[in-house]
Amino acid sequence: MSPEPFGARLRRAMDERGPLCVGIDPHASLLADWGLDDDVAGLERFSRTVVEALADRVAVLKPQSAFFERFGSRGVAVLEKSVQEARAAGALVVMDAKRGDIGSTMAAYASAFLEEGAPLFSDALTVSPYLGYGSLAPAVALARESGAGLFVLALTSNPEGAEVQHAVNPGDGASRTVGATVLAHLAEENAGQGPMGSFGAVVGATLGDLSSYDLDINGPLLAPGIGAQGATPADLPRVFGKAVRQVVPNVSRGVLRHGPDIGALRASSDLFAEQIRAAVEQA
Ligand SMILES: O=C(O)c1cc(=O)[nH]c(=O)n1[C@@H]1O[C@H](COP(=O)(O)O)[C@@H](O)[C@H]1O
Repeated sequence: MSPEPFGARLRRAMDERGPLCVGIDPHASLLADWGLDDDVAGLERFSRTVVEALADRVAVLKPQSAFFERFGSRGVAVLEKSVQEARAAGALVVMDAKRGDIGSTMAAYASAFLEEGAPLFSDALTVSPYLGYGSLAPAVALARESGAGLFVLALTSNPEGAEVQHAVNPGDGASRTVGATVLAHLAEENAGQGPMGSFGAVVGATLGDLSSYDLDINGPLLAPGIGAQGATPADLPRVFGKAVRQVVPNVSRGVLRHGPDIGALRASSDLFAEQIRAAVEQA
């Protein structure tokens, strides 16, 4: 039997648990704030604590690979364990590694994260289309086969993204921006998929009114930027309009700063979840 596609699994998790995604971002400064050493033991304790606090209540956990890679192979081993424990506890795991390369090398990145049985196998992976959307084809193909998903950087939350993503695509007869072209590709990938396709876009919650973009890609919209980067749950309807029901809002430092107390992490995550629910319902 073929595996249930990521989009269907994510839609169910969003409906059951609410759409919040919490990042596992073990910044050196957060390790210090939590009273942990900036070493592999501190990393492991941090990541374990987040998984224990939240994997049974949020739809998605999103480990940021760089913070684990910083410690070399032992850090990556902690990342492997965190992914497995989070999935076992019921969360979907989006690996935030933002991979992107030419097609043949992209295939190897895809098999590292999206091939069932790989040590870092995750429910979905963040990828960069800025070597050309078509360079992601091997990842799209493998995700379809393994029931995994992708989140493709379209309109990122950082101000520097605009010089690339707002540029008008010269090869596109529709004179769309590069970001809009990425969204159009994703809509094609997801065409006909129900209840929701598996190929999501990353669209920052910090970006203000996006009504000039067609966000209706029949897939999830991962929206980082809430909390530390200044966006709030109340901004979501204004930014995403009628696509707000497809949004998976991400909060990392905004929740993590409440650790290491498990109750405080849960309370913060629950509060964001409630504010998000209220904002989406109002839309
Ligand atoms: O792909 C991402 O997750 C991502 C894309 C983007 O446009 N902006 C963005 O902040 N992120 C990630 O989302 C997380 C945001 O963290 P906080 O700012 O602490 O909530 C970090 O792990 C970023 O790498």
